[in-house]
Amino acid sequence: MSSLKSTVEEELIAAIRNIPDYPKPGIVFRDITTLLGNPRAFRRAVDELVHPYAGIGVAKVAGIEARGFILGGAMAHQLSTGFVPIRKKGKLPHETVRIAYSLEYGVDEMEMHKDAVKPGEKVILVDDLIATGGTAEAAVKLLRQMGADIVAACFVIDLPGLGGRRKLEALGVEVRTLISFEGD
Ligand SMILES: O=P(O)(O)OC[C@H]1O[C@H](OP(=O)(O)OP(=O)(O)O)[C@H](O)[C@@H]1O
Ligand SMILES: Nc1ncnc2[nH]cnc12
Repeated sequence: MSSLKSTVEEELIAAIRNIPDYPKPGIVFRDITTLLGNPRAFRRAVDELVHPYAGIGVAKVAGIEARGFILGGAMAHQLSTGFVPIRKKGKLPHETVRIAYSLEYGVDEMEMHKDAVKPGEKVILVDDLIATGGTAEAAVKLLRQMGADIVAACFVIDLPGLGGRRKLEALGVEVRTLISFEGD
């Protein structure tokens, strides 16, 4: 790992706030609101997330509610692509595809609009964090159901102990993460 890379990682780790026992006892919540509120760290994170994907014909960035919207909107702007919201159930007004999923501390359902991606379009998926990978796996399935070509799934934070990266890689998805917290 180069010293430049480790500086970026250190900066991002320092910008994240760790909240023990939220939302449930035993979970250390990795809170990126402090990173988003730090102009330098926010720009660094978005620059790092987008840099492999400039100029390769990406059509859409798909962001997972809620924090994936913030990162994904900035990435889409920087890459000059469209943005696709993947939302918790019941929030999107037009025809949707829906899927149930489980995550580190519960179960839920997510949706996207059926016309949000065209078959064959190159899409980057983004969220703030991958833990068990249940959320991102469901998003991958929705996008593929609509014919998206998923170039990569990107996250600021990996919790490698929870196996999410392996889950996505088993689906043939390239995974890119900026920092990881071992032992979560
Ligand atoms: O890899 P997983 O185990 O699926 O967990 C990761 C998901 O958990 C968090 O969102 P959360 O479900 O807490 O929803 P929120 O964005 O509405 O707070 C995070 O932003 C990811 O979307
Ligand atoms: N530990 C954690 N911190 C923040 N978001 C999460 N989503 C799932 N696990 C999480």
